[in-house]
Order: sequence, then structure tokens, then C-alpha cells
Amino acid sequence: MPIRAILTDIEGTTSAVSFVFDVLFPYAREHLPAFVRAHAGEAEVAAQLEAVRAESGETEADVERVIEILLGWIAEDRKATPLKALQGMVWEQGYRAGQLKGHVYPDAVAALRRWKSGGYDLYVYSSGSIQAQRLIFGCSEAGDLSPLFSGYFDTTSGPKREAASYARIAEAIGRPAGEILFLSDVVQELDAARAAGMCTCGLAREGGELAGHPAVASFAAIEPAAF
Ligand SMILES: CSCCC(=O)C(=O)COP(=O)(O)O
Ligand SMILES: [Mg+2]
Repeated sequence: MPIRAILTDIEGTTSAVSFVFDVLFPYAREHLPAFVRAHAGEAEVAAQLEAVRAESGETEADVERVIEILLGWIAEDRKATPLKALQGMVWEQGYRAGQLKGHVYPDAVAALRRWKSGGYDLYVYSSGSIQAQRLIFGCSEAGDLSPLFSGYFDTTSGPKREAASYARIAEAIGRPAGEILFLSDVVQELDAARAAGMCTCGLAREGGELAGHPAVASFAAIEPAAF
């Protein structure tokens, strides 16, 4: 089955892990408390605070306690959907103020442009919220890359290490999973995508292997027609 669509992870794949850990997470740690205090009464934020209470089991937590829980989740890099939603809102302020610019590897920018011109449909699947995904590509160091993408998926489609999430995404894209090439730096994500029937290619940007999957150090080495 020929590849028709490419689904890519962000952190460690299109973008540096260091950008997420050394720029985005510290920005969220610094600005999230004031953001939550200022917007806790607004429906969109209040719903996420309620989801934090439910996920933590602390159903009576006040706003200050919820902030503490969120800061703990940032420290442990927990891929909790309400944390990711709130981070996206906080980062939006940083991107709009010009304090943040999304990092996307130049080889990823070039390949994504080449693949789009070659007729492939491009999609993103990240634990970062869809809002955060739109921002990293829409406000990137390489300019607005959002016209390249046909859709975005986050943990509302399910966890990245579960095959059912990839089956759901293939369904939403409207293609058989075998026509989709998934790119990631995490072997458990590649395993889950393959279990759902997708083709896979691992990004090992520092070299090394992603057991059981073809692996490359750069998008320049990926030829979708070869899968
Ligand atoms: C969308 S940029 C923010 C990245 C982020 O919050 C994250 O958890 C990265 O997860 P990924 O699935 O892209 O490895
Ligand atoms: Mg990753």
C-alpha cells in the first residue's frame, strides 16, 4: 500500500527536546500560576481545573492546591490532558508577545515542504495540546508552517503508547492505517502505531537505534515512497 499521509510527533522528532524542556516547560512553570489565578473563573480554564481535581483524586482542592499539583506534573513531565491544555493557553501568551518562537529542525522544515508539494497530506500527533501544536508550527523560527498541515491530534485521541489511538487517528484522517507513515523518537509510540497497521520510521537524532523500526538521524534521509 503506498504512503499517502505522514503523521509526525513533535518533541525529539520535528523539534528539539531541549526546546521543550529548557524553554517551553520553564515558561509554563513561571507563568502558569498567575494565569490560573487570573482566569480560574472562566469556563474554559475552570473545566481544566476540574479535570485536574478529577485526575489527581483531590476533588476538593482549591485553586492554590491545583496550581501546586500542576507544577508537580510539569516537574515529572506528566502527559496529563488538562495540564497540556493549560500549558497551551499559557504558551499562547508567550508566542503572541514574541517571547517564544517554535523550534523546528531545518531538515524537518525542508522535508515537510517537499512532502507537501509532492502530494502527501501531513498531520501532527503530540502529547502537547492542539493549541500548542498550532503555535509551535504557526509561530516557528522558520515562519508560519501551519499551511503545511491538514490536521492535528493530541491526547484527546488517546495516549501515544496505545494502538487504539492510532486506529482512531487513521479513522479521523479517513485513510487505511497502511497508507500512513508515523514518525517518532519513542519506540513505544512506534510500536503502538505499527500495531495499528501504520508504517513507522524512528528519529534517532543523536544516533542509535529504535528497536524493530527503521531509524534515521534526520528528515533528509526519509523517502516516504520507499515504505
Ligand atoms: C506541542 S509542543 C509542546 C510539547 C509537549 O508539551 C509535549 O509533551 C511533547 O510531547 P510529544 O508527544 O511531542 O513528544
Ligand atoms: Mg517525541
